Amino acid sequence: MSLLELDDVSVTYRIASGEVPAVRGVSLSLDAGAALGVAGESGSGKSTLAMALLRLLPKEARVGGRILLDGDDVLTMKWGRMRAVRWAEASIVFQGAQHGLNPVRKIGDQIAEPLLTHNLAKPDEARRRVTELLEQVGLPAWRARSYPHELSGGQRQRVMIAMALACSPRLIIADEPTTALDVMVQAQVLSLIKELVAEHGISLIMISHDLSVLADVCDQLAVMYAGRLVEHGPSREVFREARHPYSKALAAAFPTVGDPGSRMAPKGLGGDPPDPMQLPGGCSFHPRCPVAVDGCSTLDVQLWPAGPGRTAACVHARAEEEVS
Ligand SMILES: Nc1ncnc2c1ncn2[C@@H]1O[C@H](COP(=O)(O)OP(=O)(O)OP(=O)(O)O)[C@@H](O)[C@H]1O
Repeated sequence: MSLLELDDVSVTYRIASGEVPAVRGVSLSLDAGAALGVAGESGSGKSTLAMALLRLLPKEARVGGRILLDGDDVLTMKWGRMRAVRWAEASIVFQGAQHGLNPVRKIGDQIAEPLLTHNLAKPDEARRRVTELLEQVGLPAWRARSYPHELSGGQRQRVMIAMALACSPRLIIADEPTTALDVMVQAQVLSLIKELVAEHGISLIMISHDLSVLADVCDQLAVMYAGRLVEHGPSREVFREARHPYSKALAAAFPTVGDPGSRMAPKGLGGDPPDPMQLPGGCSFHPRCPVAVDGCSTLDVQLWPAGPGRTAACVHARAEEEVS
């Protein structure tokens, strides 16, 4: 059985001027020990989806569908159980999260906190575990006595990763974990995440707009556009030979795997993502699509098979698949 299964998940924010459909009918699954990358431009719904997984969305958000973690639906879980799931079974590392560390508390106390809060360790054991966790993320044990301002941005992000690992979760959700860091430090933190996931058999969902980073770290890639999944499949294949024109443009924007410094303008992709409150008819990507045909503005696009273990929501991908 999959560790995580998303079945037709939708998230709508209710705001004064109407409803914002941020995530629309996403279905995905993640096996234990596997790593899934979720890519897409700003506003495509990646963070909303990540927050929905642990019910961390603000109250104006309405979530539909099913999110099964080990067979248990997160969306209908009692709050007590939900609190235990957070940290202990699944934890999240946010974008720029290192800025969220408490400036007046020592690093070690902050790493120990989830262990103590969830009664997973006595104070002595928690101290030992902090030392172990600091070592795992490449920081010396004495750093437990430091305050956040004494660490660099990359070191603080390592602390956040140690916190996420503290309760030995089975799933880590990393939302743009390296965005706020400079290029060299990004590469170090990414290889740390890769190593930890492989060593401890933890499942990973990593979110980024950079397809090359995701292709390097993850086995599977899911590409989102305007709240929908538009392509899904083995990451290297999606990166090297995307079947959806939007994924192709994203891959062209970040052409080199493992080199977050190599950034180019998206090829053949002008304009901006649509306003979610005024989505175009048919395929939401058609106004920007370099290969759109007449039917794209009216057709009900779905994720169609696009090669072994692959799906893409594009008429061209479907046509190619039918020919082959
Ligand atoms: N609290 C909120 N109220 C209303 N709309 C929201 C709220 N949070 C997010 N949105 C909208 O939902 C859509 C998806 O946003 P989300 O932050 O999930 O995208 P994203 O792909 O993670 O973007 P980024 O990479 O910039 O974080 C956007 O149109 C955004 O404006």
